[in-house]
Amino acid sequence: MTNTEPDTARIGATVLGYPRIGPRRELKRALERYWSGRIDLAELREVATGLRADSWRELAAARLDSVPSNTFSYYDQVLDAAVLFDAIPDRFRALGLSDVDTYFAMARGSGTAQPLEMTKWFDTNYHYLVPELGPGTEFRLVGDKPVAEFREAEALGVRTRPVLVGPVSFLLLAKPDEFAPADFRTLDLLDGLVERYAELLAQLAEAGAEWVQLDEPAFVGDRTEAELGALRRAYDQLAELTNRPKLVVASYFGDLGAALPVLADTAVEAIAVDLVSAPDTADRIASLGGMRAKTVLAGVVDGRNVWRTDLRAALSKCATLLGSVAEVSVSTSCSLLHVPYDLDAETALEPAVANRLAFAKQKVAEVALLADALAGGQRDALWAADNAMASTGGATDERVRARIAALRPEDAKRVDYEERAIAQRAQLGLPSFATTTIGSFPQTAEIRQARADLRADRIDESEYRERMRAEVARVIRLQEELGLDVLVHGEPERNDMVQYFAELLDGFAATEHGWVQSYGSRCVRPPILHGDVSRPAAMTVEWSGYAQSLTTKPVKGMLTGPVTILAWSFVRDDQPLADTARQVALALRDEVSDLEAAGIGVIQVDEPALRELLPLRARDRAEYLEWAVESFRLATAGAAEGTQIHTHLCYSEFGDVIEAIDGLDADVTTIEAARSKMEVLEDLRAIGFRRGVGPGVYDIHSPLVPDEASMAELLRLAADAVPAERLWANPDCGLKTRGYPEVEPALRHMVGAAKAARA
Ligand SMILES: CN1c2c(nc(N)[nH]c2=O)NC[C@@H]1CNc1ccc(C(=O)N[C@@H](CCC(=O)N[C@@H](CCC(=O)N[C@@H](CCC(=O)O)C(=O)O)C(=O)O)C(=O)O)cc1
Ligand SMILES: N[C@@H](CCS)C(=O)O
Ligand SMILES: [Zn+2]
Repeated sequence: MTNTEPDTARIGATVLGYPRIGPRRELKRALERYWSGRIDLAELREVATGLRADSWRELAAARLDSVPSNTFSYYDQVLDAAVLFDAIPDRFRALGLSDVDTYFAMARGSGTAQPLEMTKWFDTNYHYLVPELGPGTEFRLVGDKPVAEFREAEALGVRTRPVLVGPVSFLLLAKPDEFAPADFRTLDLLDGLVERYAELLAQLAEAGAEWVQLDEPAFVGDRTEAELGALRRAYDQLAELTNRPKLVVASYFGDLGAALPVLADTAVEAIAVDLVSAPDTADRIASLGGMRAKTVLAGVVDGRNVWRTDLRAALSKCATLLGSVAEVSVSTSCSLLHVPYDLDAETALEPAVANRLAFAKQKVAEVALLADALAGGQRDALWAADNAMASTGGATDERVRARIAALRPEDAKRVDYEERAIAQRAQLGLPSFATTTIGSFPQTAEIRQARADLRADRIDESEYRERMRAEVARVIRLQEELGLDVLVHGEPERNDMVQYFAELLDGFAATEHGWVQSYGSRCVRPPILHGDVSRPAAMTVEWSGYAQSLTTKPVKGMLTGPVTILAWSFVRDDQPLADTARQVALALRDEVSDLEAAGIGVIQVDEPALRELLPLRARDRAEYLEWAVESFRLATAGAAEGTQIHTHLCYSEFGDVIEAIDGLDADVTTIEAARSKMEVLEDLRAIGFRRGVGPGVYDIHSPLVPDEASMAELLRLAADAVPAERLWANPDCGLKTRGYPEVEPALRHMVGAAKAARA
């Protein structure tokens, strides 16, 4: 990682990682074809090899002096590390599958072998697979993926820097397996794992690798002394090896805190720091003697948002490091996995918005430009690029600003729950263990095809709406036949629960090709929130109103909450998130009011990402939770007391935010619980939660159809923690990723289980 020789420090240019799903989601399509038996392994491998080659060539051509490798994955980089070191639970070995199919079985499940748990990658919308480890886990270096990919790049003439999850973060991201004793800690396995990393480093050195990057993002969160000690021990041991490449320890998504001096005192050659989320780290580095002989990968280009970099500010940040370290390598704040490939592929963005954006390819160019300028080279090009930015801020809408300025505390407050509960009982008359679903029904091939046909002008808007109405009618009939108590319209018209709203709100832009991997082959196209947000017209009333016209049972209106809309969008960074959240909340508040006017008496506002945005450090959490809760309440508190407000949470463990969930003041909270056997109820009981609760009894992430008895048992467990009249029976989450052959019997069993529980 070195090129020009300036006065004080050497200068380099790199990125911490690159997208891998393919500029046109080629890997997604190949994976899904392989899984369904439509292509064989050789064809899948060919797609993967092509994507890797394209990325390496592109990065080398962009004048990065260090190009990462092993950032490709067929599914997930944490799963890759588990398989590389043979941490394969017995239930997958017992399947007797080939290596690659064992890998996919761990990711997706096979037969009765449940897949590894999937959870959020820090505070992003990417999901990783959680390795399962126990005292009996014996790590062995059984794979050669990092070495093979290094050699593959060498053959193309690109010298790369293999990237792996570091040993300490790997263990901290893993969980004890089901057989582990209560006092087992995954970190107990550190020494054995470090020995295997040492073997791998020797192999990579042998293959010619000069640098290896080990990612330790777990250290941007609060860590105990023991965990910091483990970090010290691991890197002292690895640095001591004689036969190894130079080591970069990479951090991202926050500041290293107490881990920075620990790493500075080890003999690793380089540390990557995120100067976007933790700009003060540059000054801390200057004060640490241990950094003088090291390379710093200065993460000044935001790797997880889509705004162009303020190049002058980034250059000056890098310049502050020049006197204090041996080499400054200009870099991204994190892997570019979290942004789309290429802004140039977008043809429909307004120039005023497009001019402010940079996707992965453009960010690589920014890194190279900054490195040149830092080395005393082409500053003219840098200033020109900086001046070309059309504006630095989002468009303002004075009406939105005035409305926010006029808000009063009472706008976020409803009358007491007890009063509301009486009004709602009178209005809805629901039984205990009332049955409902979370909103979406299966997004069938026909639904997606209709949307694709509309985009391609094969059908017009009215034909599309007709097809969606027919689907709503079908879903209503099905729910009536199943005997559910509170119905939904099924969300067929939504491409995605955030994108759908973004496309209807002012202040957002949608991309055509801006896909980002969410997990495995699943992608999302996060909208771009670029200006003040407002609602030009009602967004959901037509669909919910139509559904309600077909039945005498209550139909639940369905909205996505402000925090989740922010979490799953690329959000303007020129004002505090709290201010943007308030704007989104007001748009939703108007939608709630329009739904009520259309006769909808139950309205769900989903906040599955409430936990995801929780800051990684405890010191920042109270402030976040305050605005997160306030924005939800602002969205919902305009509702009449007889209107039952539901919220839904999933994709996380909610223990850390249980009081905030209480603070949302929703009348009913449906929450993921089936896989954790209702653990969340204990948390709710501990804080004296007194409103309605629907702990999920049907794990929709599994293709298995739960039987009536198992769901009745979960409801019985729930009734130990919450009085039956406040309990609901519902699935863990929406049904959009499932098929009708599973959903119909599962819901039938769920309704049966609720009836049994009532009896
Ligand atoms: C609840 N989850 C969500 C998260 N983030 C979101 N923004 N949205 C979420 O729902 N984060 C946490 C979890 C993550 N879970 C998932 C689950 C499933 C998916 C998923 O299935 N993604 C789809 C894309 C969905 C979509 O946008 N569909 C559009 C476009 C469909 C499409 O690809 N069309 C083709 C042409 C038609 C065809 O051949 O099917 C095309 O454009 O080329 C739509 O329905 O209109 C996926 O395919 O990966 C994501 C996250
Ligand atoms: N209403 C949404 C929530 C998913 S978290 C759905 O049912 O898909
Ligand atoms: Zn959900």
